[in-house]
Amino acid sequence: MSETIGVIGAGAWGTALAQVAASAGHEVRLWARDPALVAAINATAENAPYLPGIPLSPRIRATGDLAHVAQAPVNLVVTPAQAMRSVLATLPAHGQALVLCSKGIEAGSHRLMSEVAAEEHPRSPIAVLSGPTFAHEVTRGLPTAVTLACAAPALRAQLAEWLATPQFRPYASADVVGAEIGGAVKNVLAIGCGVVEGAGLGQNARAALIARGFAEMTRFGLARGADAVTLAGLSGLGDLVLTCSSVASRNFSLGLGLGRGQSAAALLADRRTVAEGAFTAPVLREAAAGVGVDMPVTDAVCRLLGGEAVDTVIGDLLARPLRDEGA
Ligand SMILES: NC(=O)C1=CN([C@@H]2O[C@H](COP(=O)(O)OP(=O)(O)OC[C@H]3O[C@@H](n4cnc5c(N)ncnc54)[C@H](O)[C@@H]3O)[C@@H](O)[C@H]2O)C=CC1
Ligand SMILES: O=C(CO)COP(=O)(O)O
Repeated sequence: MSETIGVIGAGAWGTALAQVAASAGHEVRLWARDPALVAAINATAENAPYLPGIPLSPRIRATGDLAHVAQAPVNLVVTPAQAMRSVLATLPAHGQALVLCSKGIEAGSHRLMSEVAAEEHPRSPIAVLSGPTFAHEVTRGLPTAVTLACAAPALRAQLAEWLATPQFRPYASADVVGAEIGGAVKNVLAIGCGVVEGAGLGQNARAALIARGFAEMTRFGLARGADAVTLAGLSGLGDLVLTCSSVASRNFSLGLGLGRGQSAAALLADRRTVAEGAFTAPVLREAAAGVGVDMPVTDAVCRLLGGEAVDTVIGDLLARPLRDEGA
């Protein structure tokens, strides 16, 4: 059945999801905060700054008017995580379903995106869409599977059906918190894997970092109420493996630069698109300390982002007291 779907945030991922929704037969209202980008998308059917060379569906109309997008029964929210609250605060509320697609944890409050959304839109049902999904592959129609998490069984089935296409396969889940934590934590770990690559530390080290990183993702997730099955699924382990394996990842490529000796400030100043892990890392370190969870890889990534030398940080990681693998 054809619906109107609102997409809030016209970066790479918001635009890719708009294309998925259009391919599934829906009319899409795509909100961008930059009026020049709105005009360019509508004039050229392309989002050249974020997804160059991808012809967008005629079912997608860009708009700068959040009220227009809010009228849709479903709004996909795809801003950078740290902008989520301010954008939701200005989004007119009428109980529309909010599908959160950003990966991060709010600085200061340590709130997950679903907690931010519940505070700003208490009448809206909340869902989370997350998983191993490079935007440029999704827009090329390559096969992709995601976790679509929502506490309400009827709504999660409905959303999965609305967003499914022959190439885009949502798996429904009741575990909103688990789906969010996987996506937020894997971005931090991907920076670490990029450092390993950039510093030439080898494939053994990368595999060890993925496995030990997954162990700390699981510890933190369980402490925040996630289900271990979700963490081992598409939005956790699946996305961790993708993001830790490819220079197409902005987080991995940030780490690559750090591993080669460049500074975080220079690397971040140089890019237009968001590397969420750089923002999430210090927030995650604080949040983990708050629930008494040990996250040595996250701590190492924070130190590297803060400018400490790779040799020192990796040396300290390896010199920690030996421990049981399951501890
Ligand atoms: N690019 C990808 O392949 C994927 C990205 N994500 C997540 O989706 C979220 C968005 O990422 P992308 O679209 O890739 O980022 P992007 O860097 O391509 O675009 C970000 C967009 O947000 C806008 N923006 C920045 N600050 C804003 C603010 N304060 N208020 C409103 N809009 C603002 C920018 O103008 C831009 O249009 C992130 O949390 C990311 O982790 C999730 C899955 C895949
Ligand atoms: O979340 C993503 C893939 O699932 C995109 O990863 P990057 O933000 O590291 O590019």
